[in-house]
Amino acid sequence: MKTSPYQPDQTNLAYSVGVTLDRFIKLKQSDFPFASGELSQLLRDIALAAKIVNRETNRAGLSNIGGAFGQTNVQGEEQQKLDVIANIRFMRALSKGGEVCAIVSEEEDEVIDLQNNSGKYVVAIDPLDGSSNIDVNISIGTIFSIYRRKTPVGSPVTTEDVMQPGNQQVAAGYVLYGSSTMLVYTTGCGTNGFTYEASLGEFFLSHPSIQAPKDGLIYSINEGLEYEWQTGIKNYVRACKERKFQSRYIGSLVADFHRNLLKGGIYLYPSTLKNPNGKLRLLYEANALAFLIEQAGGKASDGGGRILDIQPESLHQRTPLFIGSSAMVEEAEQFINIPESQITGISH
Ligand SMILES: O=P(O)(O)OC[C@H]1O[C@](O)(COP(=O)(O)O)[C@@H](O)[C@@H]1O
Ligand SMILES: [Mg+2]
Ligand SMILES: [Mg+2]
Repeated sequence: MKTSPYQPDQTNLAYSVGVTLDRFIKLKQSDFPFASGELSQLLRDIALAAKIVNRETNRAGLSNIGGAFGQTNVQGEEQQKLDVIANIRFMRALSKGGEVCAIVSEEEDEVIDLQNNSGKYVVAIDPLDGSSNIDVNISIGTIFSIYRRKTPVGSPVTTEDVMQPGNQQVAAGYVLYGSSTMLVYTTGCGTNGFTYEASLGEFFLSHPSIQAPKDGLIYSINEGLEYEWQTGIKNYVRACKERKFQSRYIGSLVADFHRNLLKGGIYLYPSTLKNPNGKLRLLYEANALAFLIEQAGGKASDGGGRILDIQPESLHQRTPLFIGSSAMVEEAEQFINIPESQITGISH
């Protein structure tokens, strides 16, 4: 009897390209014997909010949702209207679902305590990443990290629940609103990518078990800040140029990360005079991408050590970030850690 060519791979149904996100979440839940379905539902809530934000980003140019909102956030950055809209959409989805007890958002000064003591999870979120690219139709994103609370369910949320190192994440991901819209996430069993089919309103598995190439030829850094870099960074970028690596920088972390995840490469945002601790935020940018890249075989460092082992001290703390193909991050770390006294060559 001839087997149907359309029969998905029974041995690994979850990984058959074309599986819907919903079905994938259901199938993967069986990987966690004690799973109660709350994390699965939380991932679905995030996917739903992503669909709504996707619709808003797609028509940003048509409606009056482009441009500045007229307020600054706790980082002192001017909020874009879409930053605020995305924040509201994700806040609603996360609070309605009932699984979340507290939220940390780039657009909120303080922790949002949902007074939902039955909520098991804490979410840290960058509702709209790449804000400087919103009005010019360049890819932007959303980044999220999920932790299980440390204090017992039913008790008030404490700092201990919110200030957890990245190695405590139970899930993390991003949405990329680009030429196509994708959701890429991990629950600690590999990194998988789903592409949104708007006409069907569904995310479909398109990139199962993503593996970041061990090495690459792409480096992503804002070279306009070169004069603010330490010598080790200058020397690393110089070495990339000498080897004719390609310089690619979109200015949206999610988009730069996604390209390098698939093609091989390194994204660098070092400390600068303006941002001595780097620009990117540990809790809702660096930790999520570090979990994803490690689950795909890559690396994420602050120049001195593993991003995921950093103990957070403040909600919006920043960190230098070197992330991507493992061999490239290791090499960048070597350049960064050569004591200035031993460095000869480049000086400006
Ligand atoms: O303009 P710069 O200094 O190169 O910074 C660009 C970086 O800042 C960010 O826009 C910061 O994120 P937000 O847009 O969420 O604030 C990253 O997406 C991007 O990689
Ligand atoms: Mg961001
Ligand atoms: Mg943002």
